[in-house]
Amino acid sequence: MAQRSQPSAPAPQLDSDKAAALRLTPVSHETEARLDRYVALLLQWQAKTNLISPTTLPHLWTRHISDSLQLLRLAPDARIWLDFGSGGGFPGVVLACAMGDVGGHVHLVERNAKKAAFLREALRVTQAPGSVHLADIGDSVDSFPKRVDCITARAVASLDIILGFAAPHMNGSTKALFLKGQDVDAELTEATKCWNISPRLHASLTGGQGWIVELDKIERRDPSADTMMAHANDRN
Ligand SMILES: C[S@@+](CC[C@H](N)C(=O)[O-])C[C@H]1O[C@@H](n2cnc3c(N)ncnc32)[C@H](O)[C@@H]1O
Repeated sequence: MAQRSQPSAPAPQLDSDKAAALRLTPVSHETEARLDRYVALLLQWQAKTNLISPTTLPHLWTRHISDSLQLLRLAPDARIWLDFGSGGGFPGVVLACAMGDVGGHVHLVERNAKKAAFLREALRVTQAPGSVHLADIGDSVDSFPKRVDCITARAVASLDIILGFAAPHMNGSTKALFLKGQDVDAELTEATKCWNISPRLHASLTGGQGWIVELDKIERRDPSADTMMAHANDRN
């Protein structure tokens, strides 16, 4: 028998999930209105394009929107944001909805043309301040903003790879906030083989096994320094 796709999440459950999300990560009425328009569009597109895992739909507000909004409290003064691999808009479009209150701007980088089209439509219907770059994160550095206050990425690549993407955009005051899952310790161990970083880890407000990795500096390790250290240890 042919498989049939199920209709999207029932509205009553989304209502209670929205209330829980806004208790966790409160926003202004204006931002809430932008988020409502974004959610309506996402549910419409989700029927034909897989923007988020269908199993997470009943918890869209807590699982995805609060997860994105919680970054604001870690970078309250950030106005220019750069979000790598925005996909269906997390955290980038959600942050753009919030930036509408304070005159900020979010740059969304996405290499999948269909998702980039969705992101453009999301910015249009919400009137949230942002730009979509249909690009590979690693290839299109020139089209990105010259000054970035905060770099974000969620579920895009392992930490060592994300650090390589972010490093060229870090200046003295840029912050990086990467949303990670339960493997964060293993990813940090792997990443510190190639990068000098001093991460601060924040447990996700949305519970589960999520973590936010906060970084103020990302520097590639000097492999020759490691070799010199190894030789020094050999001599001791
Ligand atoms: C698993 S999805 C996550 C999307 C979103 N950040 C979220 O948390 O829901 C990863 C997204 O990153 C995009 N992506 C992965 N590598 C990329 C790259 N090198 N350049 C641009 N986009 C990339 C993919 O096309 C995909 O849309």
